Amino acid sequence: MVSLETTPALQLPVIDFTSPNLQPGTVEWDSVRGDVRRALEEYGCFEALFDKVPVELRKAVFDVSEEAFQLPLETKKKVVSRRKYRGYAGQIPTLPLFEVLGVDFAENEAKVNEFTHKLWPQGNASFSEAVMSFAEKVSELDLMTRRMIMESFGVNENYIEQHLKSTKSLVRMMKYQGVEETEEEELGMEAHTDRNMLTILCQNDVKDGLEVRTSDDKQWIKANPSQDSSFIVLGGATLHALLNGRVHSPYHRVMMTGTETRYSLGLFSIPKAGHIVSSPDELVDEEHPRLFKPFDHVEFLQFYYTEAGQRSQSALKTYCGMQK
Ligand SMILES: O=C(O)CCC(=O)C(=O)O
Ligand SMILES: [Fe+2]
Repeated sequence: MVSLETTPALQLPVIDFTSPNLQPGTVEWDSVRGDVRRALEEYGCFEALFDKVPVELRKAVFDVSEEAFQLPLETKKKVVSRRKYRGYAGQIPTLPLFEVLGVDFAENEAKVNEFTHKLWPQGNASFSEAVMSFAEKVSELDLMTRRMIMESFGVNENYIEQHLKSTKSLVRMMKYQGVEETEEEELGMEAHTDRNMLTILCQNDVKDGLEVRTSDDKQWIKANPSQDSSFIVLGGATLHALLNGRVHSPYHRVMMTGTETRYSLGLFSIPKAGHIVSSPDELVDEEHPRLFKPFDHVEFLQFYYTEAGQRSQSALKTYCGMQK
């Protein structure tokens, strides 16, 4: 007889950040902090319920992102960057469904306006404003998460303060063309780990697509947000290194199924150039020897794009791992 039993699909932990009293030192804070620690240790990822981004703002950013992707290719190419996925990228032979526009230094009005003016020489205030407000609001979740995970390991306040000031924000807008009805599933974005500190993602009405690999590498978890106020928070390789390997940085990918176009938005916190990423002493002891030499993130990225960096299973380990 065929067994009808199926293993229930794995789900990401869901963590509620909507308590009005979520301030350091409160009971609510300590409880969420424990959840964040467990989720980042086990999955390197969680779904956050976070209501500080008004529905209108979410809609406004998706609207301006659609507007930007509709510009002629010639115009979009004006913001092509040397760096992968900052500026414009698309028509990638291995990822034909995918296009991206990345606005670097999204907290800096002059830089955002400069980007906007390249796309719309006559200006487009709605675009700049939407990108900046989105970055500002979502950064609150990024900063809370990073403060919580560091506090949970007993890192001193001075280090935490310095650390939180050491990053800048990149807002990335992504578009994935829907697939033909005859196709079953197509790759939208290849499996990868992020190289930054923390990534916070949300998507439009097409909720499915993002998949996160379990830390034992055995399964893909569908990271479909359960609510409109949800964001998916992912630990990057730099957070993994900074916390001396104590949190996971998961592989993730996008698989496209339906015919509808999927848009997603990401806020990436990235160490500023010249800032040295070095694990705090509180995370290093006999049981947890230092795993990475202190490194400059910009120099690491330069290595990452070399042939050796691209070939490497863990570019960060090859670049600055203590044990080779
Ligand atoms: O579009 C998504 O949901 C995933 C994007 C992603 O993984 C990335 O930009 O690094
Ligand atoms: Fe990613």
